[in-house]
Amino acid sequence: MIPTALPPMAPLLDETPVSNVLCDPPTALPANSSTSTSTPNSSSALNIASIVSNPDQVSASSTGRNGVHVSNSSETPSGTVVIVFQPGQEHIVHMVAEVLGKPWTTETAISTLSKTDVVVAGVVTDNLERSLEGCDRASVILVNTHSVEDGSAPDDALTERCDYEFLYSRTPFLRRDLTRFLSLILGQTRPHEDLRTKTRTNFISTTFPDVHAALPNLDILSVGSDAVEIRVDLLVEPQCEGKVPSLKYVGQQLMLLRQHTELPIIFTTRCTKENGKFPMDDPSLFFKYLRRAIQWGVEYVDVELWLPEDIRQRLAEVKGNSVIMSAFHDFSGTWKWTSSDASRIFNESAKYGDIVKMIAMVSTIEENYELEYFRSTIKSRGSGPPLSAVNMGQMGQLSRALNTVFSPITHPLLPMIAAPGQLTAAEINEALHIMGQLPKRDLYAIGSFRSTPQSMFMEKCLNELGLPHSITCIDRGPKGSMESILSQPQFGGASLNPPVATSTSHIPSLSDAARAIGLIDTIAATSPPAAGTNSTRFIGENAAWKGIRATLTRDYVPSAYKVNPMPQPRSSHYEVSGVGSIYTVGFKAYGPLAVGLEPFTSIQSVKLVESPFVIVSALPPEKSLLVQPLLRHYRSNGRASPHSTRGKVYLDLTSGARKGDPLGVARSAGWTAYGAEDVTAWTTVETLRLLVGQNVPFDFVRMASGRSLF
Ligand SMILES: O=C1C[C@@](O)(C(=O)O)C[C@@H](O)[C@@H]1O
Repeated sequence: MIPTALPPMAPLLDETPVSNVLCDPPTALPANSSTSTSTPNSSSALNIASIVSNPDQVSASSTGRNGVHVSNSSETPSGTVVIVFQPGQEHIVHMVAEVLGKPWTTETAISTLSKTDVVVAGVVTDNLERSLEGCDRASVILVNTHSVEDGSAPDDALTERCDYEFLYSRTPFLRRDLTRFLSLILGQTRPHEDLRTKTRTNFISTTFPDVHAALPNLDILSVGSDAVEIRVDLLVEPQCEGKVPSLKYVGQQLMLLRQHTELPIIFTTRCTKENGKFPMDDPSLFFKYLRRAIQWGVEYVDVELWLPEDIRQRLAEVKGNSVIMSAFHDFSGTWKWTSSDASRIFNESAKYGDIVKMIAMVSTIEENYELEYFRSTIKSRGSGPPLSAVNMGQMGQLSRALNTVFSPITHPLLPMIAAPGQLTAAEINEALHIMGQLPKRDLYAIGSFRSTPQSMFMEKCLNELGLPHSITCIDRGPKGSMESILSQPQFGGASLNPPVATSTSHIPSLSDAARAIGLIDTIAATSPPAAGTNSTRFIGENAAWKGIRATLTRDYVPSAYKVNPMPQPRSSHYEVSGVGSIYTVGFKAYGPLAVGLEPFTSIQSVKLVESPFVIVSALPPEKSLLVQPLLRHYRSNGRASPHSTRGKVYLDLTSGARKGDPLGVARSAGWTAYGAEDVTAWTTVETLRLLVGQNVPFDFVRMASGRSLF
């Protein structure tokens, strides 16, 4: 995953000026040389531009491995993103522009902006009407921003005029939350696309009256969850007990939750008849809250089926990139999966729902079999939205284990269960194992001694999740030894550290990402073994690219990494955020995926670069400080806002004890800096997902790994 063969560079003191640091090392090559100075393995894993874009869509063309086709789903947003800001809050416009890697302006009437230049335009709240005069509304995305720090709420009427609303407070999480919000509303990340490919998905139904109470345990609570549900109807606003929490309170609670979890959020306003607290006398109340959730950029909104059709239809029309979960609950205990009503309800739900949730209270075990039959009939249709269906009550617990689509789960640390019969992720896995649906598998961490702490951590996760699998850590032996492990009857998958080249592996099947990158770091099962046989099929995967992508897209949206130069600014009101190329230190990429990656090898190569968007260093630990002068060199260009550098993102892939403090230097010089620890933690998240199909949140991995890697 991390380059190991690096061009030698003269050891220099930290304070050495950049002109001395990058004197051509003895074996360094001209920047445009096509000859590689690093191993094939190391370099090809690091096409940051395509990694951020989405290497899932990087596939080998029919012409062979060199004809790699990279399709980019992270389209640069078209149109103008108009940020409506409160007087004195202009910094939020700068931040949006930074996150998007776009130029920005504040003084132009929107209608005069060119239709082709993509910019961020800041408009102060009072000027919105005037700024919009004569403007083609379809070509702008209006975002009302509001700082909640002083306890104020945004002007409702203003938000109604806008497409979205972003609430914020100046915390260390602001930038990250903004990135997540923008990535979703602009369709640059589509969490649901990712989740729908998983064989099983769970969501944790939180039941806190106040999200603050959830924060200390949120990481551990969400182990095994793919999404977090906020039960808005269960929130209790101080001094307003017994009343529907205000939009102001709900907005702040949601902001808080989103700042503390990377998981997608499900926004639920459960009505009184369906075990919730939202009153049913005025359906427009639901519209108001659910519409606002869409404006807040929530990933999933739960829309109850009893709501009048025009409300459900209108929500579907304005859903943007949010996903609608249609919800039907029956608590009567007399409703039947075998009745014609079941199909009718599914069909009605499918009209506007991207996912159909159907839940009934039962009192006999047979009703679970009836549900399974209904599930199979829906599946056999082959098209339409996926069905998430469970039975409530103790007798319904079997169905909670058998449901595979967004199973609601609970956790002992929650104040109460959200519905009768809810199970934890571990209980569901244990039940599946007992029923023979989740056979024990022998997993391996194959490679160097470095994999040991990671495999110990994985073992803890297996225990926490109630999974029956074992994990064994073994050194990579002589040639052929891996094949003998793969042929073990109970072999259930492996993580490989360091990874192996696809050309030398004996794994017949490869994922697109592994093929394009040329490395396998995970061997994952694609199908469970048939009873009594070892017919599991395996696929060579690459988890590291997702680790790199997740790291890099925490503070910048994917399209910010596009290597294409930005359009030139048209007036002096613009500041260019300077999206530029990606530069490497300590290694040189080569091969079909190296497009857009340039190495810094000499002082000449530094002189040619005005604003590197990303610098990736993979210097060996004892030389890690050599990058520091370079990071200082690209500090501020004098024109940018105080926190801006001429370079934006610094990724330090040096593993082990670094000499100097390149990350500290980078941060104090204004870079957004990430270390190998971040990439490793995200890669572990992805590895667990590939090996055991379960989600362990990043923050949990980082927390468990402490300061060291694990
Ligand atoms: O719809 C559901 C499912 C649920 O009712 C359950 O039965 O687990 C729990 C609710 O919080 C959630 O919104």
